[in-house]
Amino acid sequence: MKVTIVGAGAVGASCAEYIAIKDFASEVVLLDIKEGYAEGKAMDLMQCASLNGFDTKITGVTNDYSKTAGSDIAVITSGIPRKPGMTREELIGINAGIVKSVAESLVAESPNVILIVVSNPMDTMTYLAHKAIDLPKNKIIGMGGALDSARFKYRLAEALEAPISDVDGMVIGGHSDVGMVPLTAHATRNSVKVSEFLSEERLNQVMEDTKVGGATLTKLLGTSAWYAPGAAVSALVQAIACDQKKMFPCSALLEGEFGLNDLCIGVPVILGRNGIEKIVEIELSEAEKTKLHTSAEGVKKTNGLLEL
Ligand SMILES: NC(=O)c1ccc[n+]([C@@H]2O[C@H](COP(=O)([O-])OP(=O)(O)OC[C@H]3O[C@@H](n4cnc5c(N)ncnc54)[C@H](O)[C@@H]3O)[C@@H](O)[C@H]2O)c1
Ligand SMILES: O=C(O)C[C@H](O)C(=O)O
Repeated sequence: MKVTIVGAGAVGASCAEYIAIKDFASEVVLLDIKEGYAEGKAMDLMQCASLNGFDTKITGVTNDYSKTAGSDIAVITSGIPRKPGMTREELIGINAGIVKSVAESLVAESPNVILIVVSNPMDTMTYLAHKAIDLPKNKIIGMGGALDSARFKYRLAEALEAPISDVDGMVIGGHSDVGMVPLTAHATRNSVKVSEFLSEERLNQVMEDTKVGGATLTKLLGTSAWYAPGAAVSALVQAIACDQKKMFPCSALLEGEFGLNDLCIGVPVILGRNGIEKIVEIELSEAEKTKLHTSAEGVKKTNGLLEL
């Protein structure tokens, strides 16, 4: 199993580290445009191998796509992250050009690759990848909801004063400060609805804290987060590589599902060796449907800024 990660920055390197620690891939190639940077990150990570007990071979290359040839899965984390006070959507001007050229270069070397798009604004970058390259729709996946759901569970556990392993929940919708739809009515503690333990007011607070999860960290760190993003990407890569058939909210190209068309947005999907093996059309309340459709309008507005 060969995995390429383009962008050896904070998220790309974190993702490579988690993939290596889980030891399911034979090879991870890190590629960056900055001379020597991916080589340095790969060497540093390889020097963790004997300490952390993994055999995954990590190599780094400077912009040489021939070294990515035959990749089973490729992750795009290249592009700029936001600074405090910015929205993800403001990154489109620089990141669209980067994501398009990276996606084209990857597919030229690995025509059967499964692509995971991470660069922001992620839903729009995933849509751009669908437009720019000729891969079946199940093979282009945007990562956002897995991360947002992890943050949702963190906030739920905090409110419930419970261990995170007791908590389950999912965030669908666009990966943006306003567009996320945390499904509070579906969230549970050991299969009991969290609304049995938390007031509506507290649940609303959990929802709002979840939606600004990325912005909160960006303010604290001066740049956007990388540990949980890296862990979330590695979970998707593992689900595909190991054919786990796990359900995650991912940004998928919709063609009528949830009443939405011609955009990529976060919805529950089953991930396995073929990428998105199924879009799971869960039952949503009228209020949740309205939120999802409002979120979709926001994503479409950002998509409208693309030069397609
Ligand atoms: N979808 C999500 O949930 C999520 C989570 C975290 C970060 N992100 C996004 O991921 C992106 C990366 O974030 P980061 O913190 O790792 O940034 P970073 O600046 O640490 O790393 C980005 C790397 O991309 C490289 N790069 C730029 N142009 C390139 C090109 N054409 N080819 C190859 N490499 C190139 C840079 O040299 C840099 O090393 C940002 O757009 C950020 O907003 C998304
Ligand atoms: O917040 C960001 O800009 C990065 C990423 O999308 C995140 O949610 O951490």
